[in-house]
Amino acid sequence: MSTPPTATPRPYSAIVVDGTDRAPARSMLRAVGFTDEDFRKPQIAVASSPSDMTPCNVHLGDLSEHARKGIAAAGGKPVYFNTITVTDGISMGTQGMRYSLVSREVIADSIETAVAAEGFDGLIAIGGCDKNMPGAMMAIARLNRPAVFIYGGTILPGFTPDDCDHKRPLDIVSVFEAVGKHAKGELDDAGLKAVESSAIPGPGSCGGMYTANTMATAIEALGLSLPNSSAQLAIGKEKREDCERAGAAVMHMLKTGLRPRDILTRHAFENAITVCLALGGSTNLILHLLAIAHCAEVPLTIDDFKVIGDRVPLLADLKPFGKYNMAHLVRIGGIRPMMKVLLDRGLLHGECLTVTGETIAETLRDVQPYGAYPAEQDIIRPWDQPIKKDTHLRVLRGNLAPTGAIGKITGKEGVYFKGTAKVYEGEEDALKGILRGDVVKGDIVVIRNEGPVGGPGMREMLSPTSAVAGRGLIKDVALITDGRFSGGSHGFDVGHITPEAACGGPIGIVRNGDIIEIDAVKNTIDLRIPDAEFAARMAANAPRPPREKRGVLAKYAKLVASASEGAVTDKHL
Ligand SMILES: CC(C)(O)[C@@H](O)C(=O)O
Ligand SMILES: [Mg+2]
Repeated sequence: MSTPPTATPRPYSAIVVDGTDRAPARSMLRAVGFTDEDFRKPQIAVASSPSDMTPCNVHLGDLSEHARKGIAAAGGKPVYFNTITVTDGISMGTQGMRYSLVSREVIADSIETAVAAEGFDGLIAIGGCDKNMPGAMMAIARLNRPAVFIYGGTILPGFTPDDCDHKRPLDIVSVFEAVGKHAKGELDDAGLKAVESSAIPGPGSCGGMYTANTMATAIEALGLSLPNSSAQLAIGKEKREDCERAGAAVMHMLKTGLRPRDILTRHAFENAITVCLALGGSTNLILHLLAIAHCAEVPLTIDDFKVIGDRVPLLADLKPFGKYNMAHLVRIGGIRPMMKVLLDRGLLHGECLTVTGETIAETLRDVQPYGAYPAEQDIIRPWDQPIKKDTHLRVLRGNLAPTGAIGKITGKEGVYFKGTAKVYEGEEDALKGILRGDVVKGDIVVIRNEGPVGGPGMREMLSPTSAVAGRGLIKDVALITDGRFSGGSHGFDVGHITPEAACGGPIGIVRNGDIIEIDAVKNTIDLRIPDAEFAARMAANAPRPPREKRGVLAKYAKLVASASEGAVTDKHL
């Protein structure tokens, strides 16, 4: 059988299904439901990650059905496959969390593999939990076939039964912090159980401006998801409509020749950084955007975040450091009016394209800036009353981090900290120490051997930062690490310290009682010991032998680039 040409190009699937010699491939596909007519349609993959494992992904099977419907309605042939997810909210604080950042690579590799192997002409990727999103975006950037990303949507806040007026919205971070309060004796067993049982009321990604909501926002600002799709609830008809509309967008890209790398330009990355910084996004933004840019072959460095951060005020009063959840922002109108403010102020590149084929400025043409929000709202601050006049994500350097570190410093706990090192060789030890009461006012908790190579896997230090908060020390203690932070961490926190301890970085020479100075205005982080002492300790500071010899963690430790390079695994091949 030979298939007649159709109006919509089929650049990849035609190679797989056209011509007499491709009968075996067609035969296989007939068995999964293809008809003669389907062979004349472009094949669009739906790559999703539904799972019973976590509320972030539990509803993605349902959403993918709507995405498939949208593709079919637009004249494409949807083909569904799944990839994995792992969830930080569950793995956090365990050895399992070492696989978290690794899963980003597994997801990217698996989507790239399935799409390229099967000859799909385009794809829709659906993600819910933190690493699903950058993982999918890395695959989209590598493949450069027409693609739209769909975010699974944010969770609703939870409330304990005694909070009848809904005054204390809870989410997963509330539970982490409740553990610290429990250790301090401020919350009894029943209180902890009430928080644990109420905080997560159903499907959706962790509710604050944590990593999932940060990355969803970044992807919309990059132009790779549909306008107004990131500030959306997981449950609700808007999310289902978003899924159905994605099919038309991907088919339109196919017809017009618009490709992800036409959208993922240097200016698009600057837009994503700008929007996420104004909203108070997670430190993981830096790691993940560096990785996506690497896959799109766009030059981007940590220093670009500093340059942009100097001109972008922190406007949103969102958790973890603020009052509100993403669901509250959804209710007042989402991120689009704030994007319009940024555009009007000259902080967004309006000419950047989106998957709709329209530019960012065109998609915002009917959006009113502040006026679109209800007058009484206090989630998005007025331009002249920001929470901080420049970014909370600080790119720091100094003798402790010669190739960079990332601070998450909103100013609520000050912008300068000089303190005494209390050193822990890993997260578990640090958590025990903090919960035991070993850490006191004026301490800088140093958690090392948690970098991409050392962990391996660069775990998120949410349990220790939440324990500091829960014990009421958030203004009195700083925490630094060669690991990373959850989007839920807040306080005076510096992570991504590079080079990491496992690679012989100076964080490895810090001793209990040393003085460390962090200046988030000058963007410095330094160990205050005499130069000769510093040099002597460095001379004896050898890289650590690998912790794992087999399996994915061993492979990862061998390949992974530093956190300052996005911790990608194909940079130094
Ligand atoms: C568990 C969380 C809050 O989702 C975290 O992993 C994050 O990075 O935001
Ligand atoms: Mg996370």
